[in-house]
Parts: sequence; structure tokens; C-alpha cells
Amino acid sequence: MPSVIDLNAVTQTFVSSDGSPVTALHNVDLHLQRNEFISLIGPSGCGKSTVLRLIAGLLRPGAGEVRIFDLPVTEPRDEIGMVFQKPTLLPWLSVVDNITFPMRHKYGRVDAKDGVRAQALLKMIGLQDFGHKRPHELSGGMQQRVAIARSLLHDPDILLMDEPFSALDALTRDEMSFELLRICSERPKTVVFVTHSIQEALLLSDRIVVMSARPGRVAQIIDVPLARPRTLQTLADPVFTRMAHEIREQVFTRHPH
Ligand SMILES: Nc1ncnc2c1ncn2[C@@H]1O[C@H](COP(=O)(O)OP(=O)(O)OP(=O)(O)O)[C@@H](O)[C@H]1O
Repeated sequence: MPSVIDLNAVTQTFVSSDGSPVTALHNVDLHLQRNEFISLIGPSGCGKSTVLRLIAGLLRPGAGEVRIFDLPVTEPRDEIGMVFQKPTLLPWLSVVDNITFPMRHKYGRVDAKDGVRAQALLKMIGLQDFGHKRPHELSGGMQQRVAIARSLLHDPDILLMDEPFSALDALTRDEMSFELLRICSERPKTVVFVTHSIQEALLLSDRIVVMSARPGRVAQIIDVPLARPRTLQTLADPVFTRMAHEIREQVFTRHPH
């Protein structure tokens, strides 16, 4: 099967503020099949967000190449939805207008069907009564849910998520994980999900990519053999607990601090 996303020998070097070079990624190879869900985990600064920005077309690779649907990535593309750590909502727009903003931005108008879809997404994120509010009237977690809804508006084939649940409280975080599983089972997508949570990575992913400290490299790729659909019971599955323990040990051995 051809890949949907390919990183071939990607090396990325930035110039830091004091002028010295920072190699964020070194020779990274990564290949995602259609509708595969992978998580990137690894220590802070190992280049996880850089990988997402390269796939999103927000950054050009210093060396190597990034391809989507077998074409080189040269600019941001429509079939990609992106969720950042922070919600990045427009403060002067209502919640529902923030969700439909990508359509307004691209086509200059919002179709009735986009409005209907935005309402359905609002319901999904449990904010059906908040559509007319402004972002500052919502908690941080609620704002992040709005950002997730916005990324789903045009039902993207590819979803890039950079620690999307890290600002949420633990309960909402679990709920959103199951919601994301449901969304992906209903409308399959290729997902790259950055997280610091081994549990979250295991619950959601088909494969977990463990990255090493800077310069970021792919240290290990772990298949997650847990059956789908994954539910609350999955969290108590002995395979889940054993793998969580093993991955934690591996990550710790690699970065003993
Ligand atoms: N535009 C930039 N200019 C200079 N250095 C950068 C730039 N973007 C990223 N870096 C550096 O590249 C390295 C990788 O950053 P990146 O944000 O990809 O890491 P990360 O794994 O996502 O980190 P975290 O888990 O803390 O979010 C870091 O050392 C960072 O300081």
C-alpha cells in the first residue's frame, strides 16, 4: 500500500538566537499508511513539533524530503487539519464563527451545511450552548475543544495534533481521547499525534514513534496490538499495562533523569 505521509532522511537545523546552529532533527525517516494513527513521544525539544510543522507545510526541510500522497510538500494543504497546544482562536469571533472560520477564510463565505456541521461539532464537544459566546468567556479546556472542532470542520484526511489535550483536566482529557477514537472510527483519518503521555499514545495509536533527545531521531517504533474499538476496558487490559510499563522503562533508560 502506498504511504500517505513520508519523511525521507529529513534533517532540520535552526539558527538559535545567539547564532549557533541547533539540529532539531537528524535523518528522520517516517512512513504512515492510510488511516494509520501514530503518536510521537520523546523528551522536550526532540523535534516532535518540528515534524508536525514539516508535514503541515509550515516549514521546508533543510535536507531530505517530506511527501504527502506521494507529492513533495511545498505549502500548507487543505486536506490537513491541525491542532496546536494552544487554542489559537480569534477573540473577536463567536465560538461557532471560529469553528467555521477556515471556510470563511478560504471561500469568503460559510455554507448552510458548514453551519449545520459546526453545530454538530459543538454538540460533540459538549458546547452546544456556547456557540454565541466569545472565546474569553470559555475556560482554557473549552477553548481547546473549540480548536479541535475547528480542525474537524472540513473532515480532513490528515490530522496533525500537537499535544492537543495537554491543557485539559484529566477527565476531559480522557473523554476527548475516546471522542477522537470515535471520530476516527467513523471517518477514518491518518493522524500524527504528539503527546507526553504514554497512556494516551497507547490508547489511541496503531504505532508509537519514540524519538531520542536532540538532535531528534527515530529511536524506536512500537506496534500497539490492542484491539479496536478501544474502550475504558482497554485501559485495564494486561497488554496495555505491560506495554505502558515497558515503554516508560525504555524512555527512562534512554534519558535517565
Ligand atoms: N524556529 C526555530 N528557531 C530556532 N530553534 C528552533 C525553532 N523551532 C524549533 N527550534 C528548536 O528545535 C528543537 C526542537 O523543537 P520542537 O519544538 O520541535 O521540540 P518538541 O519535541 O516539540 O518539544 P516540546 O516537547 O518541548 O514541545 C528545540 O531545541 C527548539 O528550541
